[in-house]
Amino acid sequence: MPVIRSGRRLARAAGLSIVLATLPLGPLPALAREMPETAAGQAARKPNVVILATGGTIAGAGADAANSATYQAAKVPVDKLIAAVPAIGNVANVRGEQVFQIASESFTDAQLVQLAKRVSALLKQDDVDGVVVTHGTDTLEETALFLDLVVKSDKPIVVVGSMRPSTALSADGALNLLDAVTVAGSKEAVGKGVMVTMNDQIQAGRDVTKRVNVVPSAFSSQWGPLGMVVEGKTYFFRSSVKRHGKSSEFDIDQIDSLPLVAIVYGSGNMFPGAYTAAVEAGAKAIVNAGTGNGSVAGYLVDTLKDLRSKGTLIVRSSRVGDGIVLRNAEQPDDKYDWVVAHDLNPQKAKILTAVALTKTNDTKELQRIFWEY
Ligand SMILES: NC(=O)C[C@H](N)C(=O)O
Repeated sequence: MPVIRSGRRLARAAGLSIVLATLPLGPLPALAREMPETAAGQAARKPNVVILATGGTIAGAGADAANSATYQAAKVPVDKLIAAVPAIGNVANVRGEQVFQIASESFTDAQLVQLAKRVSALLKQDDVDGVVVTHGTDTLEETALFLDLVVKSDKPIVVVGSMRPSTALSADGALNLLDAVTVAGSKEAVGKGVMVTMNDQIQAGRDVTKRVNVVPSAFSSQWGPLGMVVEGKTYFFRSSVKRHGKSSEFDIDQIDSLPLVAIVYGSGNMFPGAYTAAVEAGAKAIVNAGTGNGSVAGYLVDTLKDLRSKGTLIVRSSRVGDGIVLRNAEQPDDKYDWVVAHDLNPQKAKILTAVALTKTNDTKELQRIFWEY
């Protein structure tokens, strides 16, 4: 509309009141947008992002700036986290809720369910555009996958943590949090599934895993990041083809608890009691974090076959972490009625198994779920 454009130039050059008098009625609303914006107008234009804080190192505090590994996690409340990063106010209207204040290694399934229900409820609100979950990094990858599977929304969900407490030299939490809010409020992030912003990168919550225990570049994925956040702008280069969010068949509104799933870590010189004790403790499924291709020691095969025949689900994953575990490679899964975890590492396979078991314990269905999610 050329009239509007010339009107804008005139408005800037000559002052709004003169231009108003010389233009026809049509362009008035466009000119109104050129007037200096009020604070309320600016706030209305920015996305609304809710930050759900759960603790972790991002809320940690150490005694000294040299303490990057010795500190106490889960100390700083959410309002202080937000106040420490004033730039957040430039990208979104944020408000915080303290859901838990724990280190992420202490997360239980009950807390996972509670958190996901809160995320789901918030994203149903018209006045919420995205949610950020601040989280410890140790089990961040499990929570990210869980939310990816069970929150039926396309609005952005970003899980974020830090490797260093805010009191440490080169603390990484402030930028990670700013990036998380930026992604949660960005239109490009809609429909991309749960994301994780660490170390300037945007990772898929499904794929990302913590690979190093002490540096800000701790998180990566064998399939690569989705993109980056640079100077407050999101750049996406790929997206996951796996089912998540709205296209998921799982819905946290229908899930109130998760069945117990155990992981048994593979090595040389194993013993059957590691598996049978898990079942005695109530495990409905065992993820075998097997060696190599998810292999099982010959002297353990009868134990696992026996547990399967009595109803325990056996899922073969690999302690290697990367790669994919194929059906009937290493072990005859069809014959033993076992399931393979595809590309999911043991801790992620545990989450998908627990979620899948809320709907079915049919092994064909479970295997389909492992291919699709
Ligand atoms: N960097 C961290 O957040 C580690 C901490 N143990 C946690 O997961 O809560």
